[in-house]
Amino acid sequence: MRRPSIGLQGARTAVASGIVQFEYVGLRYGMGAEILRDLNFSLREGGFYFLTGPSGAGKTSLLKLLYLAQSPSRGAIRLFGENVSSLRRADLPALRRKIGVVFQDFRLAGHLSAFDNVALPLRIAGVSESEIASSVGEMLDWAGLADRASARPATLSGGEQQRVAIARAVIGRPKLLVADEPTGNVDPDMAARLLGLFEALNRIGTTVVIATHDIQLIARMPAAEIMRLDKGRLADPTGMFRHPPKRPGL
Ligand SMILES: Nc1ncnc2c1ncn2[C@@H]1O[C@H](COP(=O)(O)OP(=O)(O)OP(=O)(O)O)[C@@H](O)[C@H]1O
Repeated sequence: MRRPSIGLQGARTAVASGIVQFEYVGLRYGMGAEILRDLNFSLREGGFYFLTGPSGAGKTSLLKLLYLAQSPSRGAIRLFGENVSSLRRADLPALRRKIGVVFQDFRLAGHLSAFDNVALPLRIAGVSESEIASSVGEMLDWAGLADRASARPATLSGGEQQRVAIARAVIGRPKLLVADEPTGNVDPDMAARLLGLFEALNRIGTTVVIATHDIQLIARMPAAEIMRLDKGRLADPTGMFRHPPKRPGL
């Protein structure tokens, strides 16, 4: 089976600059206690990161901050060099288009076929239908979904829906890929195959952040950096993440 062209072109274009920067970021929902606290880190453009930690540690919440579905209660977040809290509402869609997201609950469009779900980001970007036909076909083939192209999400298994969600997130070659437990519903062989897709995307410069409990998946990528969340804080035993020398304003 041919690998999607995503992984075959282009050398690694990573630049050692911060594509994501968090400074003293905290998050609370409503009037509740802070569930994320004092997050200070910087993600390298072209880096590959796993986000781990026990259930309830705040992984999904941190990812939501990354893909702009949630605003921090305090602190500053810079994405692609822009301070997200000072962005105008009108600027958000363009920023969001640079981010591919694999949601834990897939969030596929129920009225669209698998093919049309995967094609969505390309259609929004104005790609020609002939190009869409070939790249979506290739991607579905790679994900083992060639014979499910015309199926609606409700008729797909959980693992098939997850693969459609991943294909949709990677097809537009986002600058940042954020995936929440992307291999939770597939067998180890398919998990390895999907990881290969994330690696291919990473090789052409995409920064990848994957939240997962899957130790085997992490073990397959020894070069990846690990971010561990515990009770809303990032453990940083190796010192690999930058900590600003002092609090802003002090
Ligand atoms: N929309 C919300 N409103 C209120 N509290 C929330 C909301 N979303 C998450 N929480 C709470 O925030 C905390 C962190 O949840 P989050 O889903 O980010 O953790 P997680 O590490 O992703 O967990 P899991 O591994 O089980 O998916 C939990 O205590 C959760 O109950």
